[in-house]
Amino acid sequence: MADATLKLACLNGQAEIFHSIQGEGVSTGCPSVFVRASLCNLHCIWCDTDYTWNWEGTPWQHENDAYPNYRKFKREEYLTELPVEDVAAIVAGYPCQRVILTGGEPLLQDQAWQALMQRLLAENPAYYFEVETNGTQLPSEGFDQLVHQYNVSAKLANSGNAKELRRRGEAMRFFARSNKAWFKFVIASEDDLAEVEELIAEYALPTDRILLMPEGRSEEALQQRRLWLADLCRGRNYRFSDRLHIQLWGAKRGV
Ligand SMILES: Nc1nc2[nH]cc(C(=O)O)c2c(=O)[nH]1
Ligand code: SF4
Ligand SMILES: [Mg+2]
Repeated sequence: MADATLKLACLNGQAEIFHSIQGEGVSTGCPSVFVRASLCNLHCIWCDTDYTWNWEGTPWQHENDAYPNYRKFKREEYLTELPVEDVAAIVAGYPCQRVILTGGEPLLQDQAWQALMQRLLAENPAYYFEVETNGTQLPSEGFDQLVHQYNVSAKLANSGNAKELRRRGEAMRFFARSNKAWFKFVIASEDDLAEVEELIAEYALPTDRILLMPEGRSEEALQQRRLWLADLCRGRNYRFSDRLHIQLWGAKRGV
């Protein structure tokens, strides 16, 4: 695995690796280093990292198509391939051992992440790895042994993906059984709750590890949804997740 490389999101020639505060899910507030993979097997219409997959020449639709200046992305500008040793050196340069593997869909690069995690753990066994995944990809055994936490954001109909793409039984059954998995659903309207409950029933998801998070790429959009969603969480006994990084820094990359 010595020559493993990671395909990462790229802006102005720099791989998207940054030190911030976890803004979503059960570890919200924890200082964390984020490593953002390029490539995704889904194409959510409200995706806030569309520069990891919405390439020129692809047919995918995005809510941003409504903006006259929105353009699909040039893959060669927005994807960079970096040796795992280089990624490890950048991550190890931050004084922080919580590392979030995100994307895009990080599990499309299972083997290379294993090499990265092994390298970091060899330097410091205190590393703690969280994975932000869309829940469609089955992790390998080797990957699973190295990971501490899965933040599984299974996509609902509101994402605009065909059901056969976004709902993969084998992967969901794996995460449902894993005691490292938390389930974070992106909620756009109250109607989405029926689908969440269908998923909980179908896969026997642990109800004490479910979070509902408002959909929104701006503070204004989040503000419109967080009050009714918080009420709904209280009523049905689910955890609420905000998007703290948007509240703090807005719709910016690298924070
Ligand atoms: N601060 C911060 N928290 C996050 N939690 C999940 C993120 C993601 O994009 O996967 C994210 C992100 O991009 N920034
Ligand atoms: S699964 Fe995540 S990265 Fe992929 S399109 Fe949806 S929101 Fe974006
Ligand atoms: Mg994000």
